[in-house]
Amino acid sequence: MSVDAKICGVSTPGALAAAVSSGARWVGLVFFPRSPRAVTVEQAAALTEGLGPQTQSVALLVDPEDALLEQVAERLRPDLLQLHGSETVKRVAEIRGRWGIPVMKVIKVARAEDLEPVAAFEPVADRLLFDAKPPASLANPLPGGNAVSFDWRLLAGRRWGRPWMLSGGLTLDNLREAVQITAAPAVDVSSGVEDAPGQKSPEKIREFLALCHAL
Ligand SMILES: O=C(O)c1ccccc1NCC(=O)[C@H](O)[C@H](O)COP(=O)(O)O
Repeated sequence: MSVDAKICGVSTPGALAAAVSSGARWVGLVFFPRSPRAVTVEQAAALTEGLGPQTQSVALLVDPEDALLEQVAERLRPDLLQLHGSETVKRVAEIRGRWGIPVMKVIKVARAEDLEPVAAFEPVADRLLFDAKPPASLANPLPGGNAVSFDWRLLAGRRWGRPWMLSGGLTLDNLREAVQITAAPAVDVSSGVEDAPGQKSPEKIREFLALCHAL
């Protein structure tokens, strides 16, 4: 078995090259100014210019306003929009309909109840991403990319009506267990392939992707 992987928070040509050459299915560009991984639309467009068909670009947005969506859609034209905020079902449907770009809605999980909204999002989202809910214990946490995992047993044996991926604190050391428990067909990683917040390690990216393909 092998799992598809998304390397999120790519902001340098070196990290992008490592992800692409090692078989990442997706690379994520973070459009959230407070993030140490943030890029501008222009930077993202330059970075992903030569991306071939094997690796798709994902624009990560948090409760985006129309003006930003317009810029991202026109200048970057990503393969997927990752909605990582508190977007409602109505807003997800609106974004998908207006910009005609597939949408991946993030479901932030800490407890079983956090999975209840999935049924409402399934009809309007093309994909789901299950990520850890930012812990209240962290001072000023980001909406994602906090290197925190959730209890993977909450997903064990569950089936979803849309393609999906798992994220939240995944590393080379816990990836196998996370996939065994959840049967995730795809995974998403950011902090786990960094040397420090925002500093992607090409070596860690290569190792992580090699394990994804060897599972
Ligand atoms: O990475 C960020 O800085 C970020 C900022 C705002 C919203 C989401 C963000 N990241 C999300 C991700 O990178 C991934 O989708 C996922 O949460 C995995 O993160 P990590 O736990 O760091 O592997």
